[in-house]
Amino acid sequence: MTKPLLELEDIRKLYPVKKGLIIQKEVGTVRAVDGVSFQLMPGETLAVVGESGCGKSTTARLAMRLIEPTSGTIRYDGQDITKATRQDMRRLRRDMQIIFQDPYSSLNPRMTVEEIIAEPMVVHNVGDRASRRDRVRELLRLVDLAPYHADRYPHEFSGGQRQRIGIARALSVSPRLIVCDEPVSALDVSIQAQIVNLLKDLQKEFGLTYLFISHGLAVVKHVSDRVAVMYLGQIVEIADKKNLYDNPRHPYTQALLAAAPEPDPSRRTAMKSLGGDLPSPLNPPSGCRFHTRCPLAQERCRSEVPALREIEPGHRAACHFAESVPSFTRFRNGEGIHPRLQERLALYARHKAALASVNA
Ligand SMILES: Nc1ncnc2c1ncn2[C@@H]1O[C@H](COP(=O)(O)OP(=O)(O)OP(=O)(O)O)[C@@H](O)[C@H]1O
Repeated sequence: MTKPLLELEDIRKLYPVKKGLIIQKEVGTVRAVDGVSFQLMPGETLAVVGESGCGKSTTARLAMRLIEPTSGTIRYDGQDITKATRQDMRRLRRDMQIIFQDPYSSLNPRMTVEEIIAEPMVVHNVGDRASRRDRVRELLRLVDLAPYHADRYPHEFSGGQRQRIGIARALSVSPRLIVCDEPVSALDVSIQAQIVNLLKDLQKEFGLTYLFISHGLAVVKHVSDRVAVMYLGQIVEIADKKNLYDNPRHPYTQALLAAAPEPDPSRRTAMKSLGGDLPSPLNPPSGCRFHTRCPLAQERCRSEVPALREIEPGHRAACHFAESVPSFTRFRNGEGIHPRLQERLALYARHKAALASVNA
């Protein structure tokens, strides 16, 4: 059996919040990432999706150990890298590269494109000056830019072209894993598809593995093999692409899907996107963290934390009612529940009452 290239096990990243001018006192903890686990297989694309502040970028940085986890284990190619030394990590980082969201701020304006793309090779001591020069031109061709672009500066390029330069830089040291941190969010919609297609072509050609961070499900539909949906620092649903889009089991995933623009008008739902603000990770709600915004929430959801459990092979969801949420259920303007779900909830309530009397 193939082993995962990257594995996160119960990873947490907590930030203490301090107050006070002279004597600082800890007044709380931001639970940026709170018990995240997943495996990423070689050649696979796992998308991590969620609203702003849900912990996607922190997860991406933890995966590469650009920041230290508070607890949990990170394995790369079977090796526990949670406590790897700086030197070990330096060596490993040649294998794992990152593409950033903002192609404007992630390229040094004082460097030529050649210097930018060659930088990881210089850092990791790959080749000599002449071979790096050739490699930069080869990489430019790979990302559909012209070799003469090597002597230019980032400001001479459009957003899409700059992102191509960022991709060439990531590819320069032949990594196996690339963390794509919202690589198309800052680009025009017309350009987004080109960059996504380029990433897919490169993956096919070089057998790359992607951890693809995005705030919307529409973007990752064509690039991902599996999708993990995050809410307030936790994964609430994870499944292969087909299951997640056709048969979402978590009300939050359904809400995200409904919020995503659907090009086919016959498939558009009447469901409105989620109301209410995202609660703070400083003081997350009790029980199911989503209960404050979930139109399906019941009493149990306020107190009992739902486990991320397997609903069907390879499909896990953290909702007490994941099995009974009909796949076509859509919240209608935030009111009312689908009649079938209502029936099942009533059944569950009867069972619960019966159980309570048996155990009384
Ligand atoms: N260094 C830090 N100190 C304190 N809190 C932090 C720090 N970094 C992130 N956070 C908090 O952790 C939470 C998750 O942040 P993160 O950037 O991972 O979210 P995100 O889903 O990537 O959001 P975005 O799409 O806006 O980048 C947020 O509430 C954020 O304010």
